[in-house]
Amino acid sequence: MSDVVLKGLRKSFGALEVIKGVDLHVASGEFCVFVGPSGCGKSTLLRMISGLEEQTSGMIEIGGRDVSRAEPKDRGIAMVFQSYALYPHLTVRENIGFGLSLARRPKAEIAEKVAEVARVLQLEDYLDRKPKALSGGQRQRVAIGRSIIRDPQVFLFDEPLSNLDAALRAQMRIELTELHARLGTTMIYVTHDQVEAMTMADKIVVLNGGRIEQVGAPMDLYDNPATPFVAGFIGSPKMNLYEGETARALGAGSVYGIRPEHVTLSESGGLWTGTVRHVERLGADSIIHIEATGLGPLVARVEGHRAFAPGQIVHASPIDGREVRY
Ligand SMILES: Nc1ncnc2c1ncn2[C@@H]1O[C@H](COP(=O)(O)OP(=O)(O)OP(=O)(O)O)[C@@H](O)[C@H]1O
Repeated sequence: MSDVVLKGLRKSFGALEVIKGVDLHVASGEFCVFVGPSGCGKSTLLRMISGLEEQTSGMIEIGGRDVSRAEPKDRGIAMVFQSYALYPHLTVRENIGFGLSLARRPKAEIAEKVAEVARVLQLEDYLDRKPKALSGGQRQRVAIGRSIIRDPQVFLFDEPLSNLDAALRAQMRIELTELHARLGTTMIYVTHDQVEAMTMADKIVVLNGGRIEQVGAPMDLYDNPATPFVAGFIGSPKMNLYEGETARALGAGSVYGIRPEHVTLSESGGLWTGTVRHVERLGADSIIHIEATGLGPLVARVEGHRAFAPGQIVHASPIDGREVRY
């Protein structure tokens, strides 16, 4: 059992409170992603779980044990950062086994565990190479290997993919998800990238200004964002959001939202009329940027072969039941 439970967790740096009371239960074996804009406190929260940062108040339990004041090494966690920090003069085999060598484990045990980790991470062909002869993704896997070998109860990842290019990030997202499925270990993963959160998480925790905005499965957050902040943060391209008089005219108290994929465009007879300003062709679909009368900027996502051009007059309507109102 390796649940992670946070109770009333707070953190101040001097007079500045950056974590303002966080309560959270990450279930054993769950892949939990902390997501939010820069400065919302994701890394600070993760560092408190790891023990690298001490909380100002509140409690942290890992595997049913109160670790609030425990040393990082005594928490049963392993942390993987965005910089790989591999030892350049050691081979992959030596890098992966480094922690066990340091702990003076028997050579046969180290060899056996390194072989197992290399198999799980598909690094068997690279064991005798030095880090400089590896791709970015392979180096990141070695860094993960160094953590796995210690058999942690919980993995903590702090933006581990942010130094990789887009194609490699996409590949590593799949690899990490598969690794999680194979190991079944609790993982907590910090990112500012909502695509990473949506694609990898069992549970997403959206943070904003040191507080939790919403916790839920990816499609729960997508379908039922609890706040305008979550509505605007989850989903790409972003949800169209309108405030004030515009929102009230559309039956909302303060904020009305509709996702680009839930806006239909037609030649005539829509709720809104507008002029196409810009067309982004992505292939399978296109993102149409419209200036709509009485509404303002409106973004619609349509099938890629549909012909739209800047200057064209279009009629747009929200798909019934897919709107959000606050
Ligand atoms: N050691 C520190 N001393 C003072 N303020 C700090 C310290 N560490 C973090 N902060 C502040 O705490 C807030 C949260 O920082 P944190 O690094 O947790 O944010 P984040 O959500 O991880 O952001 P990013 O995505 O940019 O890494 C920020 O306003 C930051 O400036």
